[in-house]
Amino acid sequence: MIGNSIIKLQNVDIFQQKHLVLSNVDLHIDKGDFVWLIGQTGSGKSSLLKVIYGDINISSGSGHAGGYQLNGLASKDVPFLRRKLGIVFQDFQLLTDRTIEQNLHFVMKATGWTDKKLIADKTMDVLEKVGLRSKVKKMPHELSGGEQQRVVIARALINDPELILADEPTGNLDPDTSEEIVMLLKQISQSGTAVLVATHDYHIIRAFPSRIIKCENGKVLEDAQIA
Ligand SMILES: Nc1ncnc2c1ncn2[C@@H]1O[C@H](COP(=O)(O)OP(=O)(O)OP(=O)(O)O)[C@@H](O)[C@H]1O
Repeated sequence: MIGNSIIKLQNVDIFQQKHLVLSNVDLHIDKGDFVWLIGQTGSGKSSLLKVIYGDINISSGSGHAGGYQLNGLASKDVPFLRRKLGIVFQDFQLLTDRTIEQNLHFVMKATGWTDKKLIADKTMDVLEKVGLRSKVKKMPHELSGGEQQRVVIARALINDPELILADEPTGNLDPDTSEEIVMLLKQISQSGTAVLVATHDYHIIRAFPSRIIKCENGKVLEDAQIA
């Protein structure tokens, strides 16, 4: 971390293959910020997230995320960058044939956790944070959609990330459950983890007003408004 800065992009051009998706991107996200990311389909939201989690390289301007320099980020460093980030994406769901506990242990083992007591304590700690301690032995299909999303958030909290990236975290949820999930993400940001949420759900943005950035016409606009 550089000061309180979790993400700092300056004058970055973002390409998908040879196609320039976003140009001259300036973005600054600090510890504890909660930021909405909006924009039409194809406007570049996923591309911006991919730069932040090291899936797209940048070759112009300068970028930092979670203490890692994004320019020339070596592929061997990408897993370490990702441990500083908690990722809550729709295509990164729970393993359906394992219990909640086993889902969390799977990620811990993959990210270098070995001590059984620490693993057990952290499992209960992250489940406590999302209000699901009692579900530790359940299978994903025994949980509601909102509860499953809470487990995904618990999993994202395992390595005490500096930043949570969430892509359409309420996409499959009813309005009340969506509000509960966003309330949880807001609480997480208030405890110091920055949270960046890409969404098309203007209802939820109205319910939880916060800073909005928008991908539009090849740019990232600050202080955007919703209609
Ligand atoms: N792998 C790829 N190769 C080439 N072009 C791509 C690739 N992925 C995305 N693009 C293009 O980059 C542009 C931005 O796509 P991106 O997925 O970032 O948009 P988005 O705002 O996240 O859209 P959505 O809301 O539908 O998820 C689009 O024109 C898209 O066609």
